[in-house]
Amino acid sequence: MGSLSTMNLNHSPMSYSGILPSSSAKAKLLLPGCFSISAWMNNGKNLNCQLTHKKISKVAEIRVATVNAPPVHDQDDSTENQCHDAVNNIEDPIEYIRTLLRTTGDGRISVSPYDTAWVALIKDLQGRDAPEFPSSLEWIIQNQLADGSWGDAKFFCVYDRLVNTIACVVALRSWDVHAEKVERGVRYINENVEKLRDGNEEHMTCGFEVVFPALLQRAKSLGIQDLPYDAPVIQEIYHSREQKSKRIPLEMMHKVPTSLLFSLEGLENLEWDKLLKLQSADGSFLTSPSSTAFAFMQTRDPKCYQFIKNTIQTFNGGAPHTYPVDVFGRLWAIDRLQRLGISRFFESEIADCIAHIHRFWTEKGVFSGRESEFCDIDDTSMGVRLMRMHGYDVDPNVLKNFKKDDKFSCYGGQMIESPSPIYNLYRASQLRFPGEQILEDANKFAYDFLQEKLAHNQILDKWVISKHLPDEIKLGLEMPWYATLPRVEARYYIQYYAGSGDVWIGKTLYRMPEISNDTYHELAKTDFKRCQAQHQFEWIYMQEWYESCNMEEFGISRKELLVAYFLATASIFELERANERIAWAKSQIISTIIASFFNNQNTSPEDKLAFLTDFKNGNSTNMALVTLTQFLEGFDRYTSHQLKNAWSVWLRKLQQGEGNGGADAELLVNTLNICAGHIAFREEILAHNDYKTLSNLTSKICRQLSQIQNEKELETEGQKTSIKNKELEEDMQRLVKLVLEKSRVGINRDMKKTFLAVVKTYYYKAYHSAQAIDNHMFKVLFEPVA
Ligand SMILES: CC(C)=CCC/C(C)=C/CC/C(C)=C/CC/C(C)=C/COP(=O)(O)OP(=O)(O)O
Repeated sequence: MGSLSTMNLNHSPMSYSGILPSSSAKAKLLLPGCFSISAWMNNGKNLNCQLTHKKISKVAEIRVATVNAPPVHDQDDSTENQCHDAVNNIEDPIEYIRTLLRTTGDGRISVSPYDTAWVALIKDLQGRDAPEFPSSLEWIIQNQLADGSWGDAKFFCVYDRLVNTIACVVALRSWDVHAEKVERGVRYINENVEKLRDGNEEHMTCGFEVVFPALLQRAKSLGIQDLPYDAPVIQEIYHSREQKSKRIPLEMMHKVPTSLLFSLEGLENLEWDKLLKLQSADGSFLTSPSSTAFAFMQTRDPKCYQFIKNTIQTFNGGAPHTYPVDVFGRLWAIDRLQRLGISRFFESEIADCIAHIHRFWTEKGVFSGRESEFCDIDDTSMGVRLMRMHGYDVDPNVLKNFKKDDKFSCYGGQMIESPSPIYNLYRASQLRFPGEQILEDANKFAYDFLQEKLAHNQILDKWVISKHLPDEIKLGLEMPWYATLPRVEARYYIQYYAGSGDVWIGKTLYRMPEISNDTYHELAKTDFKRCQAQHQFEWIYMQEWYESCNMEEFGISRKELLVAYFLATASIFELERANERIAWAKSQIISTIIASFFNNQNTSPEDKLAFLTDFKNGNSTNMALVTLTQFLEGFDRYTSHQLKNAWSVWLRKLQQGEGNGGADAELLVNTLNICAGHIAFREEILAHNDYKTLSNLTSKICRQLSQIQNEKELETEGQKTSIKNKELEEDMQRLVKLVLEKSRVGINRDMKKTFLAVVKTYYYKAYHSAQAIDNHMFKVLFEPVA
């Protein structure tokens, strides 16, 4: 796909700047203070621009200078990943992100001073009194913060600072170097240890209660004076450590992979012959450099050594808290790019990332690093959802591994169940195919769990510090996947995504450039603004069309037009797809007008027959027919011919009393597939069995949804936000399965996706309150993106 930056405004008959004020200026102009529907419905009414459908298409071809700003790479933090420089000098954001994804390898992650310190403790293998990995010691020496601590420079978390600092102090003291750095580190610990009392328990770094006391013991045995060995707050940590050992007894941890493999350096009485059987294929203990460094000191195992050596070579002496992060990095990168509405620029990179996940998928699920026997619900749920979304055959029963009785858990023996993994489980549960009980159970559990967390304001997360995570979860619960339209999702997610502001929690705080990246955010904002400007421009055109066709006389309000245009745009938003978007909105309106003519008690059977005959013969006697004919004439001859056939089929159904609710959805799907060129010279596809199955199912679902919507509109409150209809639910599952499963010969994926896109708009209308829809319309079409 060409970069958006290939702009050629000079060749265009009109430019944004000539016709439209910037989207933000205009929104301000029309929406002083608060928004009002009538204000934006009249948006552009006084602008004297006679635009035609063709001109609109022309404008859509223009690649607007979306992305001129250089990407935002904030690389000067000492703990940032210092090894991946493939992307550092790339100016174009799309190119930057493509390269980032193509060169992900084992995943980008920041360095952990704590893990680096453990590596620095390893003694020279030849027996000299020196570190085996001097570059790790050097890394520590170079990366002390101004206040004497080690840790994340931009975000203060007491657990992170204390655990990093004690480890670095111990490492420096072990080699008797940089006494003044040791002294400043010790002072820092003393001055800050009491802050543990105010630390959020949820943000406690992994295994803190196990590894911090162990390091204090080491410090003591090295003769470091003046550490708060006996402070009451430290005694409390010893207490939590005991609790943990009760949850995962030593006997169990020696037998099966548990989360304690991540913190071996904090444990005593270990039986290494047993533990070595739980070592990962890459030589690590649960991808943890510190745990593996400790294991090496105890066992001299060559595979441990190789893992450590490879890791610090990659990070120039440093070690991250976990490595590799190839699964985690890829899955979350795809998720972010999709939700930000920019995944279309990276389709082939995303396909490669998904293929990578598929390659390492196991019947136990996956972990953040490949080939781990220990798996977690977070990575596994994200994998189930994204692989399914991309047509892979994935069995959701893998989630049974995380279920005990009625409860799901991120992994066995966990202390606190945190919202974000369960939210990912919830998201996966919504892509359910018929009969998948596990996803029904997951959906119920996750929904209740998250509601409960929100209700009690317990939304701090154990794995990530992300300002808008509660908003994200709240929105996710309010807006099920069936009722989520792509542009609505992107508009909210752009608001919630924090870019590099998200801080991840592991054994120490860490950063993930493939997931939390300001360039993603900048590209998403610029792209959204450009699309929005184009949409506003098209909205002006739609209103011109409304007036020139005297829509008001047909009983169509401007608001109805806006809703139709919004539903189209929220589903098909790309600049270059203006044709499909406008065809969607227009055909919705025209079919409503014609249906109301056919359903009018005053319309006789003869009138209906005459309408059909006139349509067939190209006589435009009826005004509605004139509008339809004009619409069809707006396309090239071949497309127009195909569209005419599709409309004939629908008109016949209408004449037979079957044209409402469901059949108009079928007409819409056919119209879109024809306009997108999916049917070009392959008209037999419309008669293909699979296409017919999808069409019939779509009609049935949309008929039911239209009924639900009508009932909702009749309610005085009109606030209903749930759809409880078992048959409809099952039909939706069947449709999702037919659409998402890999295509058989004949029907391509894009064509199938049109069915789902249309059905989702019917679901959306039936599900959301009028007020919510107004709100979304404003956000998608008119609210400036900050
Ligand atoms: C949510 C999980 C486990 C994976 C998703 C991807 C992430 C965020 C990974 C980063 C953290 C990581 C590699 C954790 C693995 C080891 C682990 C499960 C540690 C458990 O930490 P504890 O502090 O022992 O937690 P509990 O005491 O609550 O069990």
